[in-house]
Amino acid sequence: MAKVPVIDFSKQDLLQPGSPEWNSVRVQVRKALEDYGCFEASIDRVLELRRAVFGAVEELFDLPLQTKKLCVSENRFRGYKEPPPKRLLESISIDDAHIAGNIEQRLTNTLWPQGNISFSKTMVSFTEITSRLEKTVKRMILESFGIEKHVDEFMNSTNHHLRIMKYGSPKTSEPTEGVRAHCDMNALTLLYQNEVDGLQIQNKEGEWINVMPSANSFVVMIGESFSVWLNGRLSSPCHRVTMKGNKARYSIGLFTSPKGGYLIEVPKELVDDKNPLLFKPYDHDEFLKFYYTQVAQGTLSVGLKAYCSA
Ligand SMILES: O=C(O)CCC(=O)C(=O)O
Ligand SMILES: [Fe+2]
Repeated sequence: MAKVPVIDFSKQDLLQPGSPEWNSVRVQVRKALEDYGCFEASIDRVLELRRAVFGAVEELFDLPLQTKKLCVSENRFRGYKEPPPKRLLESISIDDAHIAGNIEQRLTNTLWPQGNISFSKTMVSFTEITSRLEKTVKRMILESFGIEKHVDEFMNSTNHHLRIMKYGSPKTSEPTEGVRAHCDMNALTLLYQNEVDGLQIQNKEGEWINVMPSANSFVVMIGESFSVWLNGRLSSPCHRVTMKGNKARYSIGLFTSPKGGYLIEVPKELVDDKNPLLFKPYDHDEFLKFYYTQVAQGTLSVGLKAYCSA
């Protein structure tokens, strides 16, 4: 049975760019992304937070619906999303979760006007570990293509969208759709889940592989906008969530995407005679507007790669 590769980032604090340990992890990251577009990143330090994190997440979803609905955002894709009829997924999300104060201002203060210090502290610590992993992985990917000089620009033009998700238990042993098959359109996705599995990714042979991350592991997936920026060098994996049984699944995703107003342009180092330019420069927010207009009109046919195909 195929299994998504596991890469040990536990020595993350000691991993210094240029060290032999760093280079060895970098080789594993590149290989896993070439083979699967995704991997499991284990970080022991997250274990210290695990109980508190899922305690906080359960506490959040156990709030009355009216309270959760207070979490709104100017961006219609953020804030609280109720599960649509007959569907399992409800979620709550904010932008720029890595910026100090945003978790407290945008989540805690809305949901618990009287305050909830332990919720803020737990989620801030969790987001710190996650965004650190995100930076490490992105730097490794860029280095592996010899384009590390673009690291700062790439990191500075990134939004960190934190989404906390609950899949209600389907109360049946029949596989039930949690999220339908899709590729993430953002740059990089990092997921951390409770003990209820359900994520599946499709490998190059078209087989669905169950992703069953250990308690100390994040699932890291490359998104389509990163693949476009890399001139198609790595591909985003198709994935879905299928649920069965009597337990709720909780997962927390850090989705990094290019900020609006920033032009995604394939670095010229990745274009040569053997690798012609595949994608034109594009603005990710403009693409999303176009994409969701198609969704609203029921005419979805053009995804990111077709949209910016050169
Ligand atoms: O809950 C998960 O593990 C995956 C969710 C997902 O694929 C998404 O939100 O894009
Ligand atoms: Fe996804």
